[in-house]
Amino acid sequence: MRKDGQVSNWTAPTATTPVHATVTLPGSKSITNRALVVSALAEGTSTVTGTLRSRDTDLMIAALRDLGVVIDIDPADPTSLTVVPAPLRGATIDCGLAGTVMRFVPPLAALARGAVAFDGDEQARSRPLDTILGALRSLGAQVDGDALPFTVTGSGSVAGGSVEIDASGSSQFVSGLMLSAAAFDDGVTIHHVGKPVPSMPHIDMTVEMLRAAGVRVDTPADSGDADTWRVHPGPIRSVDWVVEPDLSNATPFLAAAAVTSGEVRVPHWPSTTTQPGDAIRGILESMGAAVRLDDGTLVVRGPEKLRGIDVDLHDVGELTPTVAALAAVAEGPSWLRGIAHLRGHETDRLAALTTEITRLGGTAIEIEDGLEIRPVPLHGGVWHAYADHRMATAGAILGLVVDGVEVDDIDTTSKTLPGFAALWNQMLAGSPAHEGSSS
Ligand SMILES: O=C(O)C1=C[C@@H](OP(=O)(O)O)[C@@H](O)[C@H](O)C1
Ligand SMILES: C=C(OP(=O)(O)O)C(=O)O
Repeated sequence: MRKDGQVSNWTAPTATTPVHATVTLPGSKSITNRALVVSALAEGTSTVTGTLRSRDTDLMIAALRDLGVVIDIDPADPTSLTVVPAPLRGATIDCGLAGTVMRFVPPLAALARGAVAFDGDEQARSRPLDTILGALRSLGAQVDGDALPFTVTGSGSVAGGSVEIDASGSSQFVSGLMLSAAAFDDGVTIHHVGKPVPSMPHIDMTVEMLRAAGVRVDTPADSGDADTWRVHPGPIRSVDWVVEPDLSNATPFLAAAAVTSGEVRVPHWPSTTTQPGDAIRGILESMGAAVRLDDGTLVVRGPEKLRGIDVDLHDVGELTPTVAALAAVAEGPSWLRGIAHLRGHETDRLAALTTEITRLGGTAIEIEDGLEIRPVPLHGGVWHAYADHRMATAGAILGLVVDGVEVDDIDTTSKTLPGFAALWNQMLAGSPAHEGSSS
């Protein structure tokens, strides 16, 4: 961002030699924002360490504080938080462009006493919300509006019960309802009807974290009821949460090894995780990279030439911009499928990727549920980010191997990874790159 507030283009650095680096990533957005919501409803004080501090998570902290929750930030370590629940009150919530704030906070707000007004970025007003707001209404909450801006007026309790929803547009409708449901009088039983729910690992993450807080949850696997999740009413225990590194944010750095025949190492890679970013291992292998977990460090070595891929990303849609960038410089065509719901992400990611790859001379077309990408030599040009952090990082990946790529708004990466450009430069300098340090 320039001093006059205007956004200036960022010239993506090219890699003149294969990238060799170790990159340490900050905490997961999805785990951080779940830990904060669950802690806000707990019986006592919780702590969250390894917290991601970024626009999306700071908006969540601000939202919960506005609702009355006390959140202390350790001055010596801003990633260490203490969360002290309190009676929830009326508030004004800024969702920014954060799906986790606009979908996870309304059910919590329904438990407040008073009116809670929600708004967000202009672009956030077109993100789908009617499903979860309609569900909340049918569970006994007073909700005015079907999209941002809207208001939830709470009376201190929510009846809860059973609700049927079509969650094919976003797993966050299911996660959002589940995260606060133990505090509803009757809990919640969610039955999904419609096309398959995307991003199932994120629902697994919700279930796992609720269970860690002592909440009783029945999944379709437990009950045998397909597409049905039940959260029983009951107390939520305090937890000392330790947040894993954000594996989706690791993917552009791993991609740097893949496109330059280099080697990138990401330490603290969890041996088991519900984060969808873990799926990058199999994807990179299918494209020809050598991938190994070496004592908790993920090591990716890029091949001489990447192969195209035919892959269903329905469960891991977050990875699409990274995989699309890889596909655009691979050998042979790629098909990225199962991701129609990405049209409702930060921007319409299928349209954005198609437009931007084409702008650089590539061949990308939208298919009904995804993208078809046929690599041809690319040329420089301005890559538009559309306020989407993952579009911005996809432009950075391409810039490594295509001269003259400029990303129009690299600072939009602060949604989940502030300091991305510095971290990227450090990676290219070959030194161990750590989040938060300046270039
Ligand atoms: O619950 C979460 O933390 C998320 C769920 C997914 O949303 P969708 O199911 O809408 O894709 C994912 O894409 C998003 O980045 C984070
Ligand atoms: C879809 C994403 O974010 P959100 O949580 O805003 O939905 C994302 O981070 O890729």
